[in-house]
Amino acid sequence: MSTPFAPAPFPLARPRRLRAQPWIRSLVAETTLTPADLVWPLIVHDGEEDAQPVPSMPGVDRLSPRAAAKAAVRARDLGIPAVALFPNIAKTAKDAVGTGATDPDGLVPECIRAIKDAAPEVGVITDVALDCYTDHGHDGVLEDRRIVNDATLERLAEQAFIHAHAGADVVAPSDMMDGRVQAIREALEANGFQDTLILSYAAKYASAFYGPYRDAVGSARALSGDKKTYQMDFANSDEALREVAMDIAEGADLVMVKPGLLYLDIVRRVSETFRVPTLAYQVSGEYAMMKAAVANGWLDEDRAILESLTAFKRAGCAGVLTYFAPRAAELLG
Ligand SMILES: NCC(=O)CCC(=O)O
Ligand SMILES: [Mg+2]
Repeated sequence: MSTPFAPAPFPLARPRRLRAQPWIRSLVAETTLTPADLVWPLIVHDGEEDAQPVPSMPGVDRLSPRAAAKAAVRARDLGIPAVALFPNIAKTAKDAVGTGATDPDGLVPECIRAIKDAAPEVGVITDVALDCYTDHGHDGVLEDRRIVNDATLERLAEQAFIHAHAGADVVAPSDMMDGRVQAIREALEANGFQDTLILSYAAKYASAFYGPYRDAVGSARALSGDKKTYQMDFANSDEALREVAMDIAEGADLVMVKPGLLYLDIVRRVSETFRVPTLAYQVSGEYAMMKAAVANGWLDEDRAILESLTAFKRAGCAGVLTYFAPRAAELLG
């Protein structure tokens, strides 16, 4: 990516010539953003309403399975290749081990089936983690105030199998337990789901920017303590390469860096080092931050959306999970 020679001096070189008109800017653009680069995260719930607004994420609703199916049809019509499901589970259905995560008739399997009925050509990505189902809000099994790694793996493998069985195209472990990609890959192989993709949240950082999402899925108030014993320290970058290397070796097809904009240096290192499809997640806090500035008249929403998403592509992303997906696709369509 480095320039192999020094540019000619002024006035022979006048870089502004390449920026003078829209046609030339478009001809020489190094990065393109299309709806095909986007994944639309959908928050789903088993509440009464088809669409229940999330206060900290203006423009995002918790959707019923029926409404999620409609959203998938909209995704298809907009050229968005895939949706990613995140469940808001009723508080009364949560427990210490996240029993609901492995219910074959649970909310997520129901949504997968509804989406596959309505828009079978849209890829369905599911979140493999226990945090939406546990009464303590952690991604793993909690024993003596510790998140127990290996006992969690069995739960995650079963959860992934249930999603694949319901029709998920991609299972995406976001829990950051060690060894979970291998456990999930083995469970899929053993059960005839060798073609199910694994998108590993390989470099997921313990971040303040997940706040609004935890409101959206209802795990904010549940969460006791923080997730620093399993999600990564934001001071680290080499560690992300080790995490990604392990997950590829364990059978991940795609890897994710999360959050997004603050971590594009990690995206760049991961995509250049491994050359595997690398996605990033423009998370709820990034979305909320931009929406709040827009609401105050401080940012132009459409321009900010396209600039931020193009930055992910420029850094090396194959695709971006973003709550702005439908608006971005409309703008690009
Ligand atoms: N496992 C999914 C998330 O943690 C989503 C984060 C966000 O949008 O803030
Ligand atoms: Mg790992």
